[in-house]
Amino acid sequence: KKSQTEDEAPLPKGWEKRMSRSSDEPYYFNMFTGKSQWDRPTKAAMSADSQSNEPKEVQCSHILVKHKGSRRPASWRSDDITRSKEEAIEILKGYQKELDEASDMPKKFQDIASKYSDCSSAKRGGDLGPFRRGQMQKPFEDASFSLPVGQLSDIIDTDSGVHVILRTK
Ligand SMILES: Cn1nc(-c2ccccc2)cc1C(=O)N[C@H](Cc1nc2ccccc2[nH]1)C(=O)O
Repeated sequence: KKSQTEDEAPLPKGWEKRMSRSSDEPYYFNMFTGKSQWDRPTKAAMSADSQSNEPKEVQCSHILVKHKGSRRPASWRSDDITRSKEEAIEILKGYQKELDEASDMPKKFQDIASKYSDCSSAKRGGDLGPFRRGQMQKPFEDASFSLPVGQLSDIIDTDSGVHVILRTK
């Protein structure tokens, strides 16, 4: 039986070949994501420029406008939120306009979040603190991890309502 290691082509960058103890079969460990797979990888675990890979954690603030279809249609502002999703989106669009016109956008964001966000993070100007993947609802997480620092998201839709996100770290 040919010894695998000598004659095989080298693995793509960021992968390690390991032996499964249970099935005595080789598997491949992605040293960047920590995930394993049976199939031999064909592309590098890191993207071309290792710096462009996303950070382990980000910090964001957000403005949440809940609506009657929200998972919990209540907040510190109102014990019964009855607005429609369309109305909620129109309200957020109004905030987006104010933010686009603001000379100090982060300050304006904090003002609006603290007065109007339906998330309890309103008391911290919308700041959610640092978080990693796997902690927030997926649409929110994906938007947060794709935002450059200092940038505002589009309107993001989650089970909680509709949000605008500001990446701060
Ligand atoms: C995720 N999270 N962090 C806080 C928070 C953070 C800092 C200080 C106080 C509250 C509140 C929440 C939270 O889930 N709030 C929910 C609303 C909500 N739903 C979210 C979904 C994704 C991200 C943030 C979200 N906030 C609520 O108040 O009904």
